[in-house]
Amino acid sequence: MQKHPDFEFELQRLDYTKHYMQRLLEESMRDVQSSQDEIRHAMADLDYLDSSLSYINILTNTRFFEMARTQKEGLEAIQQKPYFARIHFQTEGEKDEFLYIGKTSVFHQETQEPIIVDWRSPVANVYYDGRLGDLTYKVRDEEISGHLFSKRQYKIEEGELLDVLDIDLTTNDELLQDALAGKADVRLTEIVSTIQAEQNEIIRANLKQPIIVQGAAGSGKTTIALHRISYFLYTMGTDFPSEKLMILAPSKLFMEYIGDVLPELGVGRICQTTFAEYVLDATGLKLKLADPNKKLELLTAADSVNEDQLFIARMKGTLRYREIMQRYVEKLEQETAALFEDVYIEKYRIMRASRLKKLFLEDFNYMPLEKRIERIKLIMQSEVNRKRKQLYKILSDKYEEALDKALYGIRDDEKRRARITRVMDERDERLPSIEKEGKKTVSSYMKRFKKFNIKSLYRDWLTNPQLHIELACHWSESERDAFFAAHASELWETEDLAALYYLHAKLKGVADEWKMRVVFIDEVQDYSEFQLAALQDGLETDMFTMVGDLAQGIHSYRALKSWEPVQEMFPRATYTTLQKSYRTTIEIMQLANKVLAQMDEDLPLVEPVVRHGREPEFYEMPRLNASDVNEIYKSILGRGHRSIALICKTRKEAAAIHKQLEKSGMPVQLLGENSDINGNCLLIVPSHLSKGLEFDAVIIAAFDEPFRDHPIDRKLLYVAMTRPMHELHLLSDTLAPLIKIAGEK
Ligand SMILES: Nc1ncnc2c1ncn2[C@@H]1O[C@H](COP(=O)(O)OP(=O)(O)OP(=O)(O)O)[C@@H](O)[C@H]1O
Repeated sequence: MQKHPDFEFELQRLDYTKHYMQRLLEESMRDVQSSQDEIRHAMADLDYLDSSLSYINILTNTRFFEMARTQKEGLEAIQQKPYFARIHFQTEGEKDEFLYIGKTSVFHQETQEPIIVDWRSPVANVYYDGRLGDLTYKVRDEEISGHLFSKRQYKIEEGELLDVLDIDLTTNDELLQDALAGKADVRLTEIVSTIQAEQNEIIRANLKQPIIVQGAAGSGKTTIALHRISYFLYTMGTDFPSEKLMILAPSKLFMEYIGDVLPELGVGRICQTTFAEYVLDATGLKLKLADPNKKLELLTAADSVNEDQLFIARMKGTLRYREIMQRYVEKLEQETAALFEDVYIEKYRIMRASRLKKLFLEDFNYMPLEKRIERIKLIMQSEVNRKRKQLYKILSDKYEEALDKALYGIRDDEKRRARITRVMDERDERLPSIEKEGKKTVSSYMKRFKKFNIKSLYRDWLTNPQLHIELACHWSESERDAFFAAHASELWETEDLAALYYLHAKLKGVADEWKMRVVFIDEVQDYSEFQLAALQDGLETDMFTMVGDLAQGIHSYRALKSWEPVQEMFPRATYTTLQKSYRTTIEIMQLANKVLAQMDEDLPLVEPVVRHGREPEFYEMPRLNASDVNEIYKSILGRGHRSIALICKTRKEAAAIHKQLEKSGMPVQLLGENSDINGNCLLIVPSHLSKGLEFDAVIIAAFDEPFRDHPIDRKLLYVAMTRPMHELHLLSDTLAPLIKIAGEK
């Protein structure tokens, strides 16, 4: 292979960079050491010296230590691959320069020249986005013009330069091809070196605005969401501390799967959770939730779907259900307002009920009900204090006057004494009692306002016919009957969480700790409208990045069917689509596209990035045969693949097959919601749990629980078929149903 003409030059440049980084690394190691020593000494001196000086010393050195450690870790992380690309760029009116782009920036200490430019910096946008020639990029709101002469990529492994590639419009992105041909390590990887222009646009889209992404399976939605978080913190980290960012993932398994990527991208403490876990944490409710996948399995297993169950599950996710909850809150608001009466100390009115009501219903109506009560309590407290003092003064003056009058106005000694004694007795009894009563006025007045019990309020709505008629008078008799029948016994389901969170937000308010300011949602197609609206209501922000794929909406019986309602809910949102799949080979995607074409959503077919592989293989067998599976598994391993999954439609079949294969001595692991993935065996995965995951090869097995010609089953099959990067094998007793929905010959 012929070397690039600049190879020697680039070799020297890499050498220079590595040496410089080594110098910085040694310096930061010395800094780490010296600050640690300083802290240790200051701690030892704490007893003898002026302690405040020692504390300052410790604080300064701790800060210094943190900085040195961050620098050291940053440098260590990029030692093996300091940069991956270079641009030759000239900013208008300035000298042209070569900028090397990597995962973090490194500057020359004396000259401040950039040795490596961070991929998230504004100028790096030119590499991802810019064609060659004249172009502009943005730094904050300012547009910078310039000229891009060339883009170059590097293959660097373990600190060694392997290849130099110039890219222009006609050449293929070789780094991308290399990256895609790689192995799925059952983990997502960072892709900073091969981010594509359409992905870059989403990563860098206006960070203060919501964005909705409809992206095909394997188009990089999850990857992009994670990179957008990294970009967000780099660009706006000072305004938005990472604790205020939240990523909502579809399952704990999935969180484990993305867990390694965020630290690699320099993202530290960010709240990673599922919607259910977030709601339970934020509301503090102790509920045992029914497994949502049970319902999915019920719906996919039964021949005829239970329409009542469907109606209820669907209804609970709609904005109409939110209206009902809103009416409920309004009713509670009115009931609370009716509790206000005039406030008295003794017979004196301190505050009028009408004023308190106005505060509650109008002035503070932007607040949750309990918060309004707290505010009113504060106002009442200061008003009562003020009026109590006034009253005390008026009454003491009155008694003084009465005493004066008695002293000087009554001639008769006997009468005068008697009068004075009476006035004094009355005064001595009344004034302290006013003090005493005044001090208790607020707390005893406030006793009428009880804290809301969200769980029992919601349970009341689920079971109380009177309340039901009041809040949802438009329901038909049969709908109402089905609703009560479904809630006869206490059962908490995922579908109830939006309502519970909404009630909590409106009645109690979301505590600061859980009031996230920026939200990233993966697999957003599985959210209902009410879930999104409730989050928006509770968090009082619309800074949401929402990525999903309607074709994978396996919960669409209760979740989104189109993006229009989300666009209406987030009017400031940008909507964008990703059609290219980076995961799957052309051969696999062509087959998956046939399933996609049969869906009701009318989604465009997915375009695989040009990468060929083996044709998907069909195997007909009367029942699952462990030795056949073993043979297929071994042949896949023989072709150099490591992460291999066997996907079944349901958990039940997955468990049965797992048992059978385990008995035959095969290395297998059954994946559950909370499993840690073991990369060294055949993973057995129910289709709904495979969503979002990726493997080198996938075997789909459908025996006892075949995929039916039904919208949910098509989606489950599509999800399973789009998990592999390289190979797909389909096993079934009669291939007819599989072939029918896969649209094969
Ligand atoms: N620009 C890119 N360069 C290299 N690899 C990429 C790029 N974009 C995506 N990929 C790879 O494609 C695969 C699919 O990405 P990802 O899982 O983020 O897609 P997704 O849209 O979330 O998929 P799904 O909807 O099927 O879960 C991953 O292996 C990812 O690393």
